Formats: sequence, C-alpha cells, structure tokens
Amino acid sequence: MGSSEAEARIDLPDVRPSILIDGTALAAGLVTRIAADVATMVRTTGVTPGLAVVLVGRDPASDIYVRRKIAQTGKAGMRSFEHRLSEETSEAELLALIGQLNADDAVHGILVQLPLPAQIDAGAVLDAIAPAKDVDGFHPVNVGRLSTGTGGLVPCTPLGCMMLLDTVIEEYRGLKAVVIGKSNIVGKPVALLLLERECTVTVTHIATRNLPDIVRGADIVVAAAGSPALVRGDWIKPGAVVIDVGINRVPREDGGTRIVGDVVTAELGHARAVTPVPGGVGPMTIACLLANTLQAAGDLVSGSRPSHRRQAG
Ligand SMILES: Nc1nc(=O)c2c([nH]1)NC[C@@H]1CN(c3ccc(C(=O)N[C@@H](CCC(=O)O)C(=O)O)cc3)C=[N+]21
Ligand SMILES: [Mg+2]
Repeated sequence: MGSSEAEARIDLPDVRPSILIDGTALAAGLVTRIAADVATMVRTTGVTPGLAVVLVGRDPASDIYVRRKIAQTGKAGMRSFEHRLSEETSEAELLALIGQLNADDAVHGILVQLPLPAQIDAGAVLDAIAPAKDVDGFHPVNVGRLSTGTGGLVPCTPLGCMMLLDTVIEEYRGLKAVVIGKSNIVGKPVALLLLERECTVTVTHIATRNLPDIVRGADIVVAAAGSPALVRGDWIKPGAVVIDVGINRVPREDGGTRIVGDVVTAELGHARAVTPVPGGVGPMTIACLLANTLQAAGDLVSGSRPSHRRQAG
C-alpha cells in the first residue's frame, strides 16, 4: 500500500524554497495600526469602540478563543463586554441579550461564539444581530452585501486570508484559485472575495470528485476543509500560494494534543508561500475582528452607510 501510494506522487521540479507567511507578525502589525486609529477616534469623537463577546456553554476551545479575542481588544485600546451564559440558556434568553446589545450605544460590535448548544437555532440568533454591529459578517444583510460587492462587514477569517495573500500576490486578475470547503464562515465568503479580485474560482467540497487534480491546477489554494493533513505536496503546483485555514486538534505521542492544519506544510518546499498552523490564519482572524469592530464603530458614530473596506496594508 505504501509503495503504490508513493508511485502515485508526481515528481516535482526543484524550485526555490517556499516562504512561510508569518500570520502572527502580520496580525501584530495590524493590531498596532488599529490601536493608533482607535486612539484617534477616542481623541476626535470621544467614542471608544466596544466589542461584546457572547459565549454560551463551556466548550474549552471556545473558551481559549474568546479569552484571546478579549485580550487583543484591550491591546487595541477597545472596550470589551464579556457575556458568559450557561450551557442550558434558552434561545429566548439569548435573543433578549442580543436585543439589549443591539440597543446599547457603548457596543459597536457583537460576536456570538459558535457553535451554540443544540437547543438554540444559530440562524435565528445571527439574524437577530443588528447588521451594523455584526462584526462576524454572518448576518444575511452582510452576506448579501459581500455577494454584490457593496461594502458591509466581511467575515474575519476570509478577510485574514486575503491579507495573508496580499503579502505575496500583487495581481490576482486571472489567477486560478481553488477553495477547499464550502462553509458559510470560510469557504463561500473567501470564494467571493477572490472572485471580486477577478480570480477564476473553483469551490470544492466533500462530494467533489478528483479533488487532487483540481487543486493541481491552482495558483492559489485556500484549504478550509477541517481535515488534518488532507492536502499533500503532490497536490500543489510549483509556485502556488497556499493558505491553510484548518485548525485540527490531533493526539500527540505523549498523550497530549497538538494543532495541525489541513495541509502537510513539510511537503510544500516547491510552493511559493504557505501559511503555518498555528501562527497563520488564526491570529489574523482575531486581528480582523478588531478591524471590523473599528469599522463598525466608525460607521455607527458617523451615521454613514456601511463603508467599503480600505485596501489592506
Ligand atoms: N462567531 C464566531 N466567530 C469566529 O470567528 C469563530 C467562532 N465563532 N467559533 C470558533 C472559530 C475558531 N476561531 C479561531 C480564532 C482564532 C484562532 C487562533 O488564534 N489560532 C491560533 C492558535 C491555535 C491554538 O493553539 O489553539 C493559531 O492558529 O495560531 C483559531 C480559531 C474563530 N472562530
Ligand atoms: Mg493559524
């Protein structure tokens, strides 16, 4: 079995070693720039951007992410309002809290950490968040704005993916992009952002046939399948840029766990650039949440229509 698998691998030409795109450093730089803009907003308008983070239940991973988000808000000089609700919270109770946060002038961004417990309809909750405060960009109004390219709040992980790509790609026009995964939070929105830049976009998913062959044609690969070590070196065209969105917790030999992506980065020496996991998309997701909170605060303070995002960088 091992030998036939080895034979299936194509021979790859020896090209220059790939760049590892440092998401941690890029995110830190973005947070620093956001902090400067927050300071300006406080000085000129007296308003401090505020982010409400709602966590229902006790999922340990969610707990870690929420703590990271709150720590970064502080770093950027924003206020955060943490709402921790019990695992048994009803949908009506959560909707009542959303209503309060929608009406609260100190709150410019609302994030309800997903997944939610089974008794709560996540769609109903996302629909209840005021679109102008929807810093996750999951509300149907923001989804619609993204699909028509008319501003609004863009989901954080796709935005972070584009900023990581922007560090190595100057001209997207005509590039072939393959997105692996069709989720509402990553696959679909990142495909729309790539389409907006006039890439030729293919969205693949669990039922896609000949996935490796499709990926082999790509100049840009965004792997958001949530499947550890799915994407192998021989799937990747020499010189392609690979964004690894996967956050997969896998067992370690010593009994602990570690985080791996969807991509076997060690096999990608022939790629132009790759994002690591950890230290790639994850930190950018959090930095983009702060960027969205600042954008929401700015739009709410000026009373303007949802603004078009300025170019990253
Ligand atoms: N409403 C909502 N919005 C979200 O944006 C949202 C969510 N729900 N539910 C869960 C997912 C997951 N997510 C991550 C954020 C940061 C890292 C992150 O910082 N990762 C680090 C460390 C990974 C680790 O060590 O755990 C890294 O990749 O370097 C990961 C995952 C946001 N999510
Ligand atoms: Mg990462």
